[in-house]
Amino acid sequence: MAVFTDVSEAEIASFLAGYGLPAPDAVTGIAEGTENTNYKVMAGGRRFILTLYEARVNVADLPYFLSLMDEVAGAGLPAARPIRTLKGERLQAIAGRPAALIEFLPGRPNMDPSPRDAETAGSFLARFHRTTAHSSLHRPNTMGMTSWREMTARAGDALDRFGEGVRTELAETLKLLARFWPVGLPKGPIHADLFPDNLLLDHGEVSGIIDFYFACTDFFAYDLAITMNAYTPETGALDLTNAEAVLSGYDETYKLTDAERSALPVLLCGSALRFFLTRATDNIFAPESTLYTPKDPLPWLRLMRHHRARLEDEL
Ligand SMILES: Nc1ncnc2c1ncn2[C@@H]1O[C@H](COP(=O)(O)OP(=O)(O)O)[C@@H](O)[C@H]1O
Ligand SMILES: N[C@@H](CCOP(=O)(O)O)C(=O)O
Repeated sequence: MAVFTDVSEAEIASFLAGYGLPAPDAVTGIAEGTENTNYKVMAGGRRFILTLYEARVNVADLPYFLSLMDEVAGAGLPAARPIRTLKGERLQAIAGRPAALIEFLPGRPNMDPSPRDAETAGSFLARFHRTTAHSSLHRPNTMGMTSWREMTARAGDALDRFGEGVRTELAETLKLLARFWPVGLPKGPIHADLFPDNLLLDHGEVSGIIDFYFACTDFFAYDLAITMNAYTPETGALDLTNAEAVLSGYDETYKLTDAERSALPVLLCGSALRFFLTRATDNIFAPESTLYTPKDPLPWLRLMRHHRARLEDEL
């Protein structure tokens, strides 16, 4: 569920007035998502997404995310644009939370993507990078290696609930990653969370890229590694067909350099560890009362093990 904060229609009406919009015709809470509260709002014959930023988003980062969405949309890619108020502001407050009104994009995510959809995602990610490579926006990756060490230390022995010796295995993997993590690869603003649920498709074509709230400056090839892993089915026998398809779609559109290609095994291993850790710590620390069900970390542990073995074979 992703309505963490309830908002009344009267509050929404007064919020919309700031945009010169009439009172809403309909407001629906959106179940999908894990970080923020989202409502679908119909007003004046148009559809919008009203996002209330919840505790895990750092308010100081919001101008970066909103500017990146604006820049990517301005370059002609289907990124959701933040709407400006009559005073030209993108960030407002509602029900005590920072909030933005976002353009509603058509299409639906495909949660069971075919290799063809994975190739489309890879090709789209390459176009995204070709656009953001020109951006001067900057935000450090707060979900990088330092945070992986911090999350591992904070979770401590509780990590072993995902398997005997997992805590030690992570510590060893972190050492390996630190030793072989690349330097000097092409970098710029990356999405950093391009999973199937964050790409809207309409008749097989990308109609929207959403959820920029992990975006940051990092290696483009790291973003590619995230999406290769994210398109790998989480259930059934390990099947890397979609990951290969993401890579081939990307490489056809934005030729990888030799250095980027040779760094992929370590980047794939790092990205698998990153999503294992965030899901594992969500499971460990989720308050009992929460209505939100944390995602399963185990598929990402399996991916991390696979990529680590491949990395070790290459050493
Ligand atoms: N601009 C948009 N246009 C259409 N639907 C959207 C848009 N933004 C979000 N959504 C819908 O809201 C859901 C949750 O949004 P998301 O940004 O992923 O939330 P969270 O930040 O909580 O993960 C998406 O799965 C999608 O259904
Ligand atoms: N994509 C991440 C979690 C972030 O969730 P999102 O709903 O904001 O994309 C994962 O699957 O672990």
